[in-house]
Amino acid sequence: MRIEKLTKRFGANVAVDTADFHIGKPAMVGIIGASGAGKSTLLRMINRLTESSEGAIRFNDRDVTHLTGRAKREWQSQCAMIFQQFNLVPRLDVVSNVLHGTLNKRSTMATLFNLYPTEDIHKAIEILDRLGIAEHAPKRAEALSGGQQQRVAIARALMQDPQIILADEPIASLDPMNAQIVMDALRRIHEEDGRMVIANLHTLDTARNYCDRVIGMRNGKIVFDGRPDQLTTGAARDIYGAGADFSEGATSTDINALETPQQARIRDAEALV
Ligand SMILES: Nc1ncnc2c1ncn2[C@@H]1O[C@H](COP(=O)(O)OP(=O)(O)OP(=O)(O)O)[C@@H](O)[C@H]1O
Repeated sequence: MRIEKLTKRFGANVAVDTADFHIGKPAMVGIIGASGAGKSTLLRMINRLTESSEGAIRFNDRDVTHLTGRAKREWQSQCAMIFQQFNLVPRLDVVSNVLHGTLNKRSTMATLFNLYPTEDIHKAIEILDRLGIAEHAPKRAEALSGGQQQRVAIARALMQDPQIILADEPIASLDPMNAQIVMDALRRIHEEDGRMVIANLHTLDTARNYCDRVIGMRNGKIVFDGRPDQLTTGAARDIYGAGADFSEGATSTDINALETPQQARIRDAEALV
């Protein structure tokens, strides 16, 4: 994938400013940065949910920046998106939610009457099984925990057999244990299927633990692009625009790494002593 000088303006605000990077082979890439840095806008431009103002998106040497109609829909199913809030139909059962991943390929009549080919139903259950949630297949989506719902959303994405999975803050609404289950699932999908995963992540430790490459954004610009081991505290401080008081704990999903107010007071007191 080649992203060339990709820019998005919302009026005078430049949400993404000449983003430029190349992903040579399927990798697991994390995008980090403070709130408002432009991470979601970048992913949404890649998926064509948001139109870019300038620049280009190329995949396998094909320019997908201005595709329309059917070609655009095909591109959107090649790079399936997963969202922080799962975007499932809450009152619908899990299997039907997963089958919604095939909507692009089905006729309006079939969709209206909820008619799915048996092989699609089997495929949906297989994918749910792979993600460890097949037993929940007949339940309503709203009856599942957040981590389970996010796995249903991943299953829905996999129904499209995408080459790329774009995950926009996939674990931001989850507790640390469920966050780990969902990130493990994304990593496995990358390793076992060879799919590219690009995930916007709020937390540094997740990017370090799961990604082969980390892109750091600040005020719409890419300010870091490297391996997780190059992501030092200093580099992180530049990305988050934080001062000397920058605490990695504040960008961590690890319960133990989160400092309680009492711990902070003890640390301050110790510093004084
Ligand atoms: N539809 C929109 N209309 C106007 N401005 C927008 C729109 N979407 C995003 N922005 C602005 O673009 C900038 C980047 O937002 P974006 O949501 O991409 O950042 P982010 O890094 O994903 O933040 P967060 O982590 O909070 O989701 C922000 O200043 C935001 O206010």
